[in-house]
Amino acid sequence: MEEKEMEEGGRGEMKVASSTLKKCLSCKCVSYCNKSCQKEDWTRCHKQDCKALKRIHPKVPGDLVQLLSQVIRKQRKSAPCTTDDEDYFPTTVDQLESHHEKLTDTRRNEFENLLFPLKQFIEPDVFAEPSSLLKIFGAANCNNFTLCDNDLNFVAIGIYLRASMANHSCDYNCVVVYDERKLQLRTIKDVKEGEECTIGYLSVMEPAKERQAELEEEYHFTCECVKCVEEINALGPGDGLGELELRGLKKSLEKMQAAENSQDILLLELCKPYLKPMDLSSSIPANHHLLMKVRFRAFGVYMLSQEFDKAAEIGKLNTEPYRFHYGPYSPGLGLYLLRIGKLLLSLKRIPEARKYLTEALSVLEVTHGPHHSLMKTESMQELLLRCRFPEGHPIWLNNSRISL
Ligand SMILES: C[S@@+](CC[C@H](N)C(=O)[O-])C[C@H]1O[C@@H](n2cnc3c(N)ncnc32)[C@H](O)[C@@H]1O
Repeated sequence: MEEKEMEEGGRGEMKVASSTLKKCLSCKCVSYCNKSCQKEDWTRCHKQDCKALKRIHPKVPGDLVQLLSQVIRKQRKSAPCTTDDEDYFPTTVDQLESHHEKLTDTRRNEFENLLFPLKQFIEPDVFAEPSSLLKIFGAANCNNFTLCDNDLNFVAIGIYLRASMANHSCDYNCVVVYDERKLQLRTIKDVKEGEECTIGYLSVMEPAKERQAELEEEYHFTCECVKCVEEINALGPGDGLGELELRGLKKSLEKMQAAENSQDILLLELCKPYLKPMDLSSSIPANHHLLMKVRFRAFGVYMLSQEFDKAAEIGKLNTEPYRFHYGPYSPGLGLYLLRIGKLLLSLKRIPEARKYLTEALSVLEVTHGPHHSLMKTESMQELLLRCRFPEGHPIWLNNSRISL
């Protein structure tokens, strides 16, 4: 597989949402992983955000208000572009697709509700007129990226001008991965010269009709990709869902969501009918996303109640629908295989652990690439070595001997 990548970093407008790390001593609102990260953010945007956060203290503006205010401030400062990329890549957010004239009533209400906090947060001379604000709001809605950490936990929302050019396909050939604040667009399939690079804007495990409805509502287009066409053609009379299976699943999910204590044994009782292998050829793909929600919940319950062997069994089952819907190379699959592999390793189920870790690493080498910080951590280097050599082979890492 030819591997190409596009990196974009340091230029995205971004609002870091939550962190347990060191707080800015002045506003006590924004946290940083280290001093250099804090210093960089100070010149990039926090110098002004900090003043505004102190001014409105104890209120803290939401993610979108902070993101929009950064965009608006930057918009005012941005100089005309002088590079050769000018014709191809947008250089400011107002050049992005915004669909602001087509916003749904819900989105328009959301915009109206943002105006007051936005006005409080932004300096009066910078506050844009409402018409251009609506355009920026529309652009932020259909061009934002959800930044995640190496475990796929939510970190922030951000706008990356170049990556915003990528269109959607449910049968995409590229994925987006983050290395701290840097965004990488990486190919996961062979892409021929001149072929369009596409990404997935949403979870492709959701049924085609639901995906299409969400894409219409949020991005204002009808998805006509092969995956949508094939799935919709495969649906029988009615909506194609197995009614009984679906009713049972939905009921269980509702009860599970209502249960406050996720360790509650009741949850496991509810999950039990769904913890057997899925026959992917005959079970109904349109129900897989519900099944997976139930099973992920069960995995979490077993982990919390320290029933690790049972958690590992469900984890192993869960990798199949991942592959079925996302194909052999997806960041989610790679990270999930890694998690299951590490769990098996801690249970000393060595041959299985090697199998899962080896597959995890081969997926992550494509989705994240060998230069990603995740692949360079000491624990990953150790796993790479362990998988590369036969069982029992002596291995040395940083002057200490390890073996599997
Ligand atoms: C993040 S932008 C992508 C770049 C955009 N095409 C442009 O040239 O600025 C998202 C917008 O692109 C369009 N788009 C993305 N994927 C599409 C697709 N598969 N079919 C039609 N339009 C699509 C929609 O208008 C959507 O709101």
